[in-house]
Amino acid sequence: MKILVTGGAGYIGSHTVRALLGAGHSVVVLDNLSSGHAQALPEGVPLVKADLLDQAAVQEALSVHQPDAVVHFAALIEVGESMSQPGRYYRNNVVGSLNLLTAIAQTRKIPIVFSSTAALYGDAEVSPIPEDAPKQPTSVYGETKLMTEQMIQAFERAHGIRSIRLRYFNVCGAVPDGSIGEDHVNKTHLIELALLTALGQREKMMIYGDDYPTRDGTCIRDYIHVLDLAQAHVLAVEALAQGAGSSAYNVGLGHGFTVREVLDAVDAVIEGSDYAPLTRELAPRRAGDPPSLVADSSSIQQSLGWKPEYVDLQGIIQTAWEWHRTHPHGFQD
Ligand SMILES: NC(=O)c1ccc[n+]([C@@H]2O[C@H](COP(=O)([O-])OP(=O)(O)OC[C@H]3O[C@@H](n4cnc5c(N)ncnc54)[C@H](O)[C@@H]3O)[C@@H](O)[C@H]2O)c1
Ligand SMILES: O=c1ccn([C@@H]2O[C@H](COP(=O)(O)OP(=O)(O)O[C@H]3O[C@H](CO)[C@@H](O)[C@H](O)[C@H]3O)[C@@H](O)[C@H]2O)c(=O)[nH]1
Repeated sequence: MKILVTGGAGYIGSHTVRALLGAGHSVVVLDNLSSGHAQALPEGVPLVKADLLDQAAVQEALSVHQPDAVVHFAALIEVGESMSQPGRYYRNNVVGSLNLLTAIAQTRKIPIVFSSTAALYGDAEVSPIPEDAPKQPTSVYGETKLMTEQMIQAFERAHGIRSIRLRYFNVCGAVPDGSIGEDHVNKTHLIELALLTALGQREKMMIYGDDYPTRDGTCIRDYIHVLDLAQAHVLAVEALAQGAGSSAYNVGLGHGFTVREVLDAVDAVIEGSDYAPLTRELAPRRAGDPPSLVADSSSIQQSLGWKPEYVDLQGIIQTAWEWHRTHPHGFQD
């Protein structure tokens, strides 16, 4: 199959592009490079440098490349920033997705795999969280993803566009050979920041709040390796190609770690090297952060046969460390 990957030059997108190629598919990437890196793409993968807000450019990409399916990653992704810049988030994530859906509806009505998020669930009352838990996002970012899921379903009802919406929990890690990895323009993710702090690029790690109702007072998240997530996309695209109906699946490991436990795991990974343990400082809560997000992923395991290979947090962090240690300035190195 030929797959159009929006946001394919980004962190998860570039790992998924490799996984799709590895599964024998061909790929075209559409990305405005606002936070992605052309260097993250394997040689020979066509890159359409375009913005989803440019409806005509999106339509043209679909007409020229005639893909069989779309995997839609392109979005702004920061929970905290979405609270202070809501307009940017609604415009980029909701209007951008609307443009893509409109273009699909006007051309080939191909199926779509969408990057959704655990942030849909907000302050979840059950843990691990099943897909039918109430959707009550605590951030604008989460709202933009919920709105996009709703638009996708409306476009299915009106135009027959099938979808698999993958609700990722916290994505981390890198290909074990350290050749590509996480290099977000604004660094906000816990593990990326901790490893850059270990490399001496930041003085200390801030812990955003220790008064949450969790075992040590810091937020709990479910950390999933980017390669396991990439494999979920391959399975989803292939299922849709074989005629699968639309669904939404959580993608996570099913157990969560507190912020302090993650920082301990980072210290354990760097222990014995020339790098000092992390200096930690308590800071106020970050707006929009729910206390705990842990996935019930049994549905994707049963329906698509997905099975995560990276189940040990230190092992996952080790792969990210390999990338950051060998590329301390990301794709600039
Ligand atoms: N990283 C996580 O932990 C996580 C968790 C849940 C969901 N997600 C979702 O996964 C997707 C990918 O996240 P990521 O961590 O790889 O982020 P990323 O910033 O590395 O990738 C996003 C890509 O989309 C591109 N992009 C953004 N807006 C665009 C637009 N208007 N037009 C064209 N291209 C545009 C960027 O240049 C970038 O290459 C996002 O949709 C995000 O919401 C990420
Ligand atoms: O320097 C830091 C950075 C983060 N945190 C905390 O660590 C946890 C994880 O934060 P982060 O790595 O920024 O991820 P999330 O805010 O949980 O969001 C990620 O995970 C979501 C799914 O759960 C995705 O939807 C988002 O796109 C993605 O950014 C949160 O409790 C943060 O408050 C700190 O304490 N200090």
